[in-house]
Amino acid sequence: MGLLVDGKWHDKWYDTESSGGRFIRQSSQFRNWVTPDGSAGPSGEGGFKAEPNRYHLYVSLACPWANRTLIMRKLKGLEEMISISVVNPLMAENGWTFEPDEGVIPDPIAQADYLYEVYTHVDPTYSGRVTVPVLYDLKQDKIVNNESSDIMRMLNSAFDDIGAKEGDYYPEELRQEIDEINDKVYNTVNNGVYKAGFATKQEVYQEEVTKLFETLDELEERLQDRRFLLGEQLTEADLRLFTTLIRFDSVYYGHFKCNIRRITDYKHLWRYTRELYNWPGVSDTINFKHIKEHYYRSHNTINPTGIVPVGPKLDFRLD
Ligand SMILES: N[C@@H](CCC(=O)N[C@@H](CS)C(=O)NCC(=O)O)C(=O)O
Repeated sequence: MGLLVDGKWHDKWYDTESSGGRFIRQSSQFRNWVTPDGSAGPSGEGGFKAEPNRYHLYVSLACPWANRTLIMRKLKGLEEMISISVVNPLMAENGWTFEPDEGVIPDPIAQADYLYEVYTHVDPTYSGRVTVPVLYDLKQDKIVNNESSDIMRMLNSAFDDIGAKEGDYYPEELRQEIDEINDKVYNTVNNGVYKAGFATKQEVYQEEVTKLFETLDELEERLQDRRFLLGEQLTEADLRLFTTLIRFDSVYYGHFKCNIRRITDYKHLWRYTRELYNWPGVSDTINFKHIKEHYYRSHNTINPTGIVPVGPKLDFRLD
């Protein structure tokens, strides 16, 4: 675990000392957009036209943020058009690596051993954390974007004229409601589990875990009479919530101490999780071995022995 400072790798755990025991996530730095005609998107610069075989996606199968982009790539049928690399689940002193192992797909660009080399390849003086997902432009040798919520949106629509599958997961008329849900789910659930899990002060942990379960209780109520968060239609808000829910009982409940209730204890949230897991293509993007190995083995301040628990046994079948 570490970060780049002026292009040099430093092995360093998150600093919670200076923030009163709180984990504060850094903002992503590459924020350009792939668009149908190469014009600039909502942020960053232009020059990234949607073309087949031009873009490459770096992911970890463990990571909930990367998982969102993989699901969108799958739902939009972009597997042939956008290639991927998969990092090793263990994130240790060199951060994410391409150390060969089951499910790892090496880096075709710089034949990198470490993901940070991909960052320094495009910016030799990069300073910041080296995160997945990363969307890479093979034509210009540039990182387009390393923010999962942006990448999801580009995959949702930028490739529509060149053969992406039908389906709009961020429809115009639902945007306001989707944005509101995303905001709450991001702060208290997606990032909430990390804020609870990485807290180094009791009161911070308690505060975060309380907020997390308040939102889960609200979502349970919301899903009482709705199939998905916005009703009958599957949207990006569901995909964003799902990648946290699917990891919850296996990792966040134990490893991050988010253990007031399990997802399986919630009637509607559990039905919803199973329904999304069984949505065509989604389960292909889920790898519990990578998920469990990553968290339990990489965070040695939380789990010093690195022992990976055997359970829980989950049954995702729909009744
Ligand atoms: N805001 C980013 C967050 C991505 C992120 O934090 N990914 C984690 C893996 S789950 C990572 O690569 N962490 C490495 C680090 O923080 O050094 C996004 O949504 O794309």
